[in-house]
Amino acid sequence: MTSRPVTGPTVPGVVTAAPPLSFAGVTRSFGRSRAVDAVSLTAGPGVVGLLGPNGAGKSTLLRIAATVLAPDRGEVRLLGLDPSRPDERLEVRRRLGYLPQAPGLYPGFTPFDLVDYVAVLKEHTHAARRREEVRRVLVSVGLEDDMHRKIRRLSGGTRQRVALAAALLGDPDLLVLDEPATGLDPEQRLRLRSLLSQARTVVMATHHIAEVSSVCHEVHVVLGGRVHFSGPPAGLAALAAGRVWEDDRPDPRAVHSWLTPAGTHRHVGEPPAGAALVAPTLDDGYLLLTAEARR
Ligand SMILES: Nc1ncnc2c1ncn2[C@@H]1O[C@H](COP(=O)(O)OP(=O)(O)OP(=O)(O)O)[C@@H](O)[C@H]1O
Repeated sequence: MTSRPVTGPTVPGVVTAAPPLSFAGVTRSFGRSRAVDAVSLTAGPGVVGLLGPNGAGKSTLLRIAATVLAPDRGEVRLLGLDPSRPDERLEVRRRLGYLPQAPGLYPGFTPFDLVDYVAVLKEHTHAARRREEVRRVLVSVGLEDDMHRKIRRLSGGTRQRVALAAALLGDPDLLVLDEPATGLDPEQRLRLRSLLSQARTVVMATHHIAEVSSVCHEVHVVLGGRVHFSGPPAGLAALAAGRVWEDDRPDPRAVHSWLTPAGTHRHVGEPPAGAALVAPTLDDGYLLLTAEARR
């Protein structure tokens, strides 16, 4: 796959590389509730994950990244463009693919008709090339046998793949995916990982830590509308280094304790003297971070 360079506003003689996504002090409230609070982050080429509990503000951030929602305050740059300007917003939308958390799919359409309709909206005007592209994205998500069945007859995971196919139209420069693995079976999850690895820049919210460790080069942990951690997945796991131990009973001193499938109790927090320390995982780092942020 070829990659197009993303460049920001140019100074004569100087080409400035702008990250495909950049948020600075982005804030968005709904009534009195602040869903996103002064968030600054960037996403370069590759896959960036957003992790966080329900209601943390991940979808709100992604809706801003998809130009569906405008921030109340702060600066957003997408593909080096300013989406608050109508002409630049249109250009961003041409080069962006978005999978919302609850995609609305017309049940009477077939996947082919639905994705073709989205392709028309995205200005794929050449009919034969458009149909070829619609077929390509549907095949890429494994819908070759279901593309002409009515959406109302499809399973939940299959519908999710229809919405994903629509987001992949035109091989976007920026893919914004809100929980793309929802409802996918293990085989389709593997397919998704491979699709993500081939994409240019992906920003995705997920509750699946396994997805983060397998495809993301960077992860942001969002809690209460703020970013509490930004870095590589290994860095999130490393937060729990020396703070994970196992033994044969629950430990009330731990921040979190749970029974593992092996029958031992795993704990994160400040270990007692003589505790049997074990290597931390991404789950341990995430659990420790969220628990400490809530204190
Ligand atoms: N349109 C809206 N109107 C009012 N409140 C909203 C709206 N959208 C989001 N919120 C609120 O903003 C906060 C953040 O919601 P958001 O959907 O961004 O969280 P999330 O991290 O994506 O959660 P989840 O993991 O459950 O999808 C929540 O308190 C939510 O109730």
